[in-house]
Amino acid sequence: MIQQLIGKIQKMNAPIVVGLDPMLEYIPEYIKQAAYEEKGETLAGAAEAIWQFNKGIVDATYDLIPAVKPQIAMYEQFGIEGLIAYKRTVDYCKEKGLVVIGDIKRGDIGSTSAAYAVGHLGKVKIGNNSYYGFDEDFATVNPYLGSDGIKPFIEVCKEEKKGLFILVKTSNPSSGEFQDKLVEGRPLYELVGEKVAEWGSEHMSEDYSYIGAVVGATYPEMGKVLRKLMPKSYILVPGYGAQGGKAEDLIHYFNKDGLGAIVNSSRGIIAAYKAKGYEKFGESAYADASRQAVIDMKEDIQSALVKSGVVR
Ligand SMILES: O=C(O)c1cc(=O)[nH]c(=O)n1[C@@H]1O[C@H](COP(=O)(O)O)[C@@H](O)[C@H]1O
Repeated sequence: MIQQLIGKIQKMNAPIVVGLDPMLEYIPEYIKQAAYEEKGETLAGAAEAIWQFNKGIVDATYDLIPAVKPQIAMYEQFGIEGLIAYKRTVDYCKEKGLVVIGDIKRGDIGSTSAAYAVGHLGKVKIGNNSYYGFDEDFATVNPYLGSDGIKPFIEVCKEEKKGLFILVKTSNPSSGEFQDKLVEGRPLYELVGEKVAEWGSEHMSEDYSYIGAVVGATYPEMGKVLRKLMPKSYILVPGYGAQGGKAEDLIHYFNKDGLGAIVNSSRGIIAAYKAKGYEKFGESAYADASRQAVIDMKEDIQSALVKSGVVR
């Protein structure tokens, strides 16, 4: 799957991911009203609204982007109905040819991680049959529990030809509380990055590993160090746009081959119609505003990469 992701990034010349984090406050009133009329102001009504909203964005952007990243919490808050909307979104994006990164941030003791891995990336066995559960292409994973919490995910990825993005240095303001703590004189995120590089080197697919990392756009100096520590790992970079990450910060996350990083924007794309500069679209053309925001993001990153000499 990492090869498919890289192939799509190259073909579309777009190292970007659209984050499908559909909070109700971003959904146009007319979509919510129609969903509530059909299913009431209920969990099912909310789930219908987020599905319709997502479909609009995917239809308007799928020809420009290699991948999407649905964030499962935004669906889980609506219980089972929300999870059904998550699964509908995953399936629809795959039908449209998009690579789906399930932002599930799981990780537990080995046996529990194995169940998460089976449910999201692999197949569960029931008698003589086996079934895919959510069937995303990649998943985000939390490494706090150590190797035995990660290995079951790697095993399933190996079998299914899927991939992981392991949290190394997150984009949020408090990420340093634990991640930057010095351990034997070195920040913890560097030690985690080295471990990701080690797991990655054991699980290669041509030039890159299918074991990647998450490093936030909001810490570019750390990103620079981590890029060097994990040369074969793809880096998923959240934090561009709504969290303040700038295109010029992102150049550090790429390798000299112009590859190695894929940048996420969620609110900056899906709620573009509410943002400054996109007023002309209005609520009814929210999906066109998202399309324009994808084009703008792509140009912004491309021009920073060209300026810095990473790509020509
Ligand atoms: O794993 C992630 O995707 C992630 C890691 C991280 O360090 N920071 C981070 O913001 N994210 C996710 O990336 C998305 C960022 O959303 P926006 O800030 O709206 O672009 C959310 O889905 C976050 O959960």
